[in-house]
Amino acid sequence: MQITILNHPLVDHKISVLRDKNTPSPIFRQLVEELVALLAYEATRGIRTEEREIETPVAKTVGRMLASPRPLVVPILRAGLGMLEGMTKLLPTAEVGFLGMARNEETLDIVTYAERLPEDLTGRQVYVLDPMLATGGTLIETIKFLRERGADHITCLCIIGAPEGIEALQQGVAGMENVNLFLATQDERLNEKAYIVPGLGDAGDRLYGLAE
Ligand SMILES: O=P(O)(O)OC[C@H]1O[C@H](OP(=O)(O)OP(=O)(O)O)[C@H](O)[C@@H]1O
Ligand SMILES: O=c1cc[nH]c(=O)[nH]1
Ligand SMILES: [Mg+2]
Repeated sequence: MQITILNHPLVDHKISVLRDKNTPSPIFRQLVEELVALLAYEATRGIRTEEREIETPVAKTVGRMLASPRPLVVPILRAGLGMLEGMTKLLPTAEVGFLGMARNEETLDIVTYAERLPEDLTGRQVYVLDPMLATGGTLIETIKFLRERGADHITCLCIIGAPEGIEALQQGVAGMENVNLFLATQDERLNEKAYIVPGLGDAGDRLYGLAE
C-alpha cells in the first residue's frame, strides 16, 4: 500500500480549527469540504484518462478526459458523508455508492448496516472517503468488500490517521496491488477507547451531532 501524507501549511491551519472543540458543526462541515478538495487533488493523480478529439474555436486537437468506466466514490456513513460534496465538486461525473459502517465502541467490531454499490466493480477505480482512520478496522472491511466485488484500484482519503491504524491497514491489505492511502495528517496514537489523540473527537458527532 502506498501512503501519502499531505504536508502543507493550509492543511495544518484547517486541521487545527477542526480539532478545536469549540468549532461549531457548520464551520466543521465547511472545513472538511475544503480539506477534501486538497486531498482529492493529490489522490486523483493516478485517475485514468483517455484521449478524446475535441475542437476548439481555433483548431482540432486531442485532449484527455476521464476514462470509462467512471470512477466510483464511496463515502463511509456517517462521517464520510461530510467529505462527499467536496469530492464530487472535483469529480462531478463520478458515480457515488454508499457503505454504512459503524464501530461498536465497546468491542470495536465493525457492523455494516447499509450498502448501495454496483454489484460488479470489475475494472473500476474506487475512491473511499472516511475522515478518521483509528484502529483501521473499518477501512480493512471496506477494502475487502470492494475487492470481492472486483474493484482493482482503491484509494482511501482520510483526514486523520493513527499510527496503529495505518500499521493494521498495511498488514490487512498486504499482497493487494493498487491500494493507496492519502492522509491530511498523522496523529500521535490511540487512547484506551481507540480514539485518535489529539484527534478531533467523534467525526460523525462533530459533523452531524445535535447542538448542545
Ligand atoms: O479505524 P476504526 O477504528 O474502524 O474507526 C474509524 C471509524 O470510526 C468512525 O466512524 P463511526 O464508527 O464512529 O461511525 P459514524 O461515522 O456513524 O460516527 C470513522 O468515521 C470511521 O469510519
Ligand atoms: O478518534 C476517533 C476514532 C474513531 N472515530 C472517530 O470519529 N474519531
Ligand atoms: Mg462515530
